[in-house]
Amino acid sequence: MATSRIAELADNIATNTSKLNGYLVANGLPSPSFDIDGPSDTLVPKNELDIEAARVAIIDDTQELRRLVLGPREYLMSYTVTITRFGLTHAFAVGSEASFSDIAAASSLNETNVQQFIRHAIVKDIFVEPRPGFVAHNAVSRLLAEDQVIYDWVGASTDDLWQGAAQTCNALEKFPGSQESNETGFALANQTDRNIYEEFSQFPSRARRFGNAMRSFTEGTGFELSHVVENFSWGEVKDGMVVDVGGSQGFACMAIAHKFPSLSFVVQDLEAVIVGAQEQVPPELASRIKYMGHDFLTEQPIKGADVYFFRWILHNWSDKYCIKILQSLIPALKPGAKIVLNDNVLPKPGVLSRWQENRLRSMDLTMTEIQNSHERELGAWAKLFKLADPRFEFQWGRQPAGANLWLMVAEWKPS
Ligand SMILES: C[S@@+](CC[C@H](N)C(=O)[O-])C[C@H]1O[C@@H](n2cnc3c(N)ncnc32)[C@H](O)[C@@H]1O
Repeated sequence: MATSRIAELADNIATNTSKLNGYLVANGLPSPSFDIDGPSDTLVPKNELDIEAARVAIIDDTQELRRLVLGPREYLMSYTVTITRFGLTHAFAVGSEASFSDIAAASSLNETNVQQFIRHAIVKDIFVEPRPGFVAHNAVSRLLAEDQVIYDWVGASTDDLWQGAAQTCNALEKFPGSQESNETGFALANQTDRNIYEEFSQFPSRARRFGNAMRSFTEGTGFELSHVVENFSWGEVKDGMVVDVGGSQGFACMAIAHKFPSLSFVVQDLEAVIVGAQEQVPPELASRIKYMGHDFLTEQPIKGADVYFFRWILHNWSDKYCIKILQSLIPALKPGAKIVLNDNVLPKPGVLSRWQENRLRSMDLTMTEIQNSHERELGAWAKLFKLADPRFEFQWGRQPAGANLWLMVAEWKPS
């Protein structure tokens, strides 16, 4: 007996699958399969209305079950609709109802476009239409209306990343084999010869939105900073210095600093990214976390630190530039200095669930779209260090239980 919507959906899916399967077996038709010789289309004849209805219900119910099990936040991060550009989620209050014309009056779209966008969103479980012509928030649209970070994720995905994705095949034709971060789909979409970070530095509001989109990862399941805090021996660094290279607003350092009160930190990023960051540091950490504008493609100015930490940096860069970034550290490195990476590691095909692998394979393509980079398997990470300089000793890489990102450690061993 179903006790909740997800149990009800599971029952419906089982019942309808059994109905569909029974029909196929009774009529000597093959079972759906993606094997090489499997049927290329559904085998249910169009006049079998009852069986066709069962098939359609399976499609609907499996989609709804997937969304419910993901929950509003992960759902929005797994699949987005163009819902943020015109502020539709902010056009009326949570808990109220609004007509399409009310929403049009509060946005720059006309009523027809509002209705198109919103009814399309409703079939994706964003908003509801409790009575004909009137719209209300559901949990998904409410999250967009109330959570600026997830709103910025959807905005950056659709207005920045999707635009780049659409131009990526054109970029690959125009710049075959390029490792340059400014010869990408993103660069073509923006008609610029700057890379994504240089481009955003010209547009503070886009930079802020992209920064927030990155934060939505930090706040998502599997990206908790506790994995970084708990899975490297920060305590052994004692009262040493950690440089967070490309550390954005310094969220990772703040998490580490809370647990390890003897460590001090320098967070480096592009000037535009760290504006105002020092003021955001909680007062109890402010004396130990400092910010510095620095381009990591140039020589590292902080000499003799114990750890140079790169969280989600090198996956943004092609091998040519990763090597350059690592080599830029060398003049600053003391013997025994650790290079700690917290980044994606590609699995071998088929090891993870399809859902998990799909996220990584999608990220892999996104890296190409925006920076001509790509994700790497563990061996490729180790090789990068070797190519940068044989005095880097790649020591280990592991994925903490429940974490999406791996920790990888190399040590500078000049002799
Ligand atoms: C994917 S974000 C990761 C941020 C942060 N480490 C984290 O884990 O949230 C990449 C960061 O690299 C910074 N960045 C890009 N190009 C840079 C450069 N040439 N020098 C320094 N920082 C750079 C960006 O501003 C951004 O903050």
